[in-house]
Amino acid sequence: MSSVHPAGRPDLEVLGALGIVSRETIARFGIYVDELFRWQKAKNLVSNSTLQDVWRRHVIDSAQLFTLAPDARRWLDLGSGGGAPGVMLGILLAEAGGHIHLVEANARKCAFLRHVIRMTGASATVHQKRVEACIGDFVGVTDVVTARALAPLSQLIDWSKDVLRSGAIALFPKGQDVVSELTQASISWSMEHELITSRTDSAARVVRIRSIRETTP
Ligand SMILES: C[S@@+](CC[C@H](N)C(=O)[O-])C[C@H]1O[C@@H](n2cnc3c(N)ncnc32)[C@H](O)[C@@H]1O
Repeated sequence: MSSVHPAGRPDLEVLGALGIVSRETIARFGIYVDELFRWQKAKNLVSNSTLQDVWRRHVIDSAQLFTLAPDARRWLDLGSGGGAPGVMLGILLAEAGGHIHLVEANARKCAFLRHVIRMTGASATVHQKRVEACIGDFVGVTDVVTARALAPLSQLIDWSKDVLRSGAIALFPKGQDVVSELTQASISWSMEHELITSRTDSAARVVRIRSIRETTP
């Protein structure tokens, strides 16, 4: 289990409400939190302001995505940064018997991701690449694509369009601008989608996209 540090302790009640009760999984989340704190000092991986509330802002915010597609086993996370949501999903997939691919362009962040995957036993592979250079590799072999704080919705859909057309769903966490991002995206895309209220922020939504169709030639 994670040692006690400024991030506090895991909120077992919220994790339990998400169906996450495995002591081993929660211990692995704790290792992630400890390593994030350790690396953050030198590598500046995430915004410092999020660290005091790291369990809610990073761990639980990420883990909630798993509960939205619990049967999916082949995941892809774009712009993985400091590991949210990709590493937490990889920890959950280690127990569920699945795998996640993490695409991240920044070498320093990729080094952290590889380290923390080793430390936690997350079922995940890091690709130090730009999304636009490698997204084609994941067409037809992906059940769910995720991306948090990477780009506006229209850009995320444009990047992942072939993955979505090949049968994947998308889970894109979004903040207060979600409605305007949807309006912008709907100029080019007709989407079967729903907005799910975030378990960590009542103003935030997870956009779950089941299918897309181009509206412009
Ligand atoms: C704001 S951070 C978000 C990180 C993480 N998903 C989170 O929510 O904490 C965006 C990340 O995407 C990466 N990134 C931006 N554009 C990218 C691209 N075209 N291909 C791959 N990674 C990219 C950046 O290096 C950065 O780590």
